Amino acid sequence: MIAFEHVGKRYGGRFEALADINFRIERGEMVFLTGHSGAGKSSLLRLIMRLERPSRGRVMVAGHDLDGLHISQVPYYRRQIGVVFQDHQLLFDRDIFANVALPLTIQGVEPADAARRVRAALDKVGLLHRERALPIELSTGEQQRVGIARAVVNKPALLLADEPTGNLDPQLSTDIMRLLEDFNSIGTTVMVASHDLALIARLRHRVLKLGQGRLISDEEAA
Ligand SMILES: Nc1ncnc2c1ncn2[C@@H]1O[C@H](COP(=O)(O)OP(=O)(O)OP(=O)(O)O)[C@@H](O)[C@H]1O
Repeated sequence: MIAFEHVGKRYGGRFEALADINFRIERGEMVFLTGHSGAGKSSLLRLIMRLERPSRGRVMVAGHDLDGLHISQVPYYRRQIGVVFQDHQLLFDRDIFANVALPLTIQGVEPADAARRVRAALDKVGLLHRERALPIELSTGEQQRVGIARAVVNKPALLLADEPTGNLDPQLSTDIMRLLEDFNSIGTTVMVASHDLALIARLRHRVLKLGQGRLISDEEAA
């Protein structure tokens, strides 16, 4: 599903955020990406999303060599990827339904079809009964679940999460990770960047660890 071959990323032609990164993630895997602050986790996820391009090496995702992807193909490529952010990036002037519908609205999905898919996504994260609420009316954990519903509404083959539990207490963090595991169990490939080592240890998935921009370990689940 994902292959990095000798990938390096320099910013501003000088600073090396990632160096000689090599790994493969198979379809259907769930993998944690960890490492200290500034180790390069977000940079690696941005390469997969094709928000950045590597300075060296090759990034392959779902059969695409991202370097060969024409700019006009990038939006179609990104539809295969759902992204969950730490601060969830919800639109606070729109209700939960409209927030989750956003990717479908942008793609011009027919409203009745979109509504069915939004409700299915909200149901999966346990928030169907809150579809008319505004984000401000929800707790932080619920807001993050809306972020996850929005990320999966397109049924992406790949789900990326960048510190999805950064602002949550341990119980809510576990709940969010379990939800990501649920999507993994139905076949979605999941990659989660997190520095919550205690949580990562409890959940037993493969762990890629970055240090100073290098892949310093790649350990299968215990
Ligand atoms: N657009 C950019 N321009 C210049 N330097 C950048 C840019 N993005 C990231 N960096 C630098 O690259 C390094 C890796 O950053 P990155 O955000 O990938 O790390 P991270 O592991 O996600 O860190 P954190 O856990 O703090 O988010 C850092 O030193 C950062 O300052």
